[in-house]
Amino acid sequence: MSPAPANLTPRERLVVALDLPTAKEALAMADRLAGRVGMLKVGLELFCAEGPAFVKELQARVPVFLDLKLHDIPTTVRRALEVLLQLDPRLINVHAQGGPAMLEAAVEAVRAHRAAGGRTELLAVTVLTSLDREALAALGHAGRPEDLALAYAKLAQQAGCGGVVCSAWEAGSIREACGEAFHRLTPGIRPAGVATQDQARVMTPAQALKQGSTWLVVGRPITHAADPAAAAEGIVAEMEGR
Ligand SMILES: O=c1ccn([C@@H]2O[C@H](COP(=O)(O)O)[C@@H](O)[C@H]2O)c(=O)[nH]1
Repeated sequence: MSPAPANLTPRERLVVALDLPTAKEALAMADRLAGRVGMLKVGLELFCAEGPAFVKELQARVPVFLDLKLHDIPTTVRRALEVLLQLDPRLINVHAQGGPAMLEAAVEAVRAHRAAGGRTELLAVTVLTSLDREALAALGHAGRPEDLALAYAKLAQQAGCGGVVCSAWEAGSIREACGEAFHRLTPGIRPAGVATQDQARVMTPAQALKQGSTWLVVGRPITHAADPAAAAEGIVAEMEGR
């Protein structure tokens, strides 16, 4: 049984995005990171390439966040979740943009899974960390990404989700509005001086922790590093204030 998120150590809060093309490369990376990180994230690239069997194999080594960001009509999302929940990942997610009925359908599926002994928690994606104010304006959303993220977080909480995916810039206001127990999982983490790439709303590991992130997602700064284990250790050290 993993500890309650409020009691996690900095290392347990580190989630590494395994955005790699094959199971072979992903398992090799998992071996290099063994014991150094709290969770591994399987996203679209790896899941499309390797499917459910790979998730099962990975989960035998470390807890998995299945980051598929489901977004469809309520029935489709509920039925897809019922299939994916057979893998019993530690975390799974849907898009808050799917709206209240879709979120409620997702919650229903996860509640049934947990009632049957499953451990999965459901997160809702608020505003992708790759979007800035200008990109949101192009999508027809006037205003600040943080206000939209907070609105989606409140919707997700009302529907019964366990937390949200947001940028660390919004973690503090979401914690204040939704409470400590409502998780904030934050991608868009970049150690100082590291390229932001396609991320727009970024924060350093130390700042993100201070802002109230429950879990920090880091991908390329670790997986593309010459020494991924050392890069992960550097991030943990920064979170620990060493
Ligand atoms: O808003 C979001 C939601 C998910 N992600 C995912 O997190 C990782 C970030 O990888 P980096 O290499 O550290 O940029 C990636 O798998 C995304 O799909 C996100 O970035 N933002």
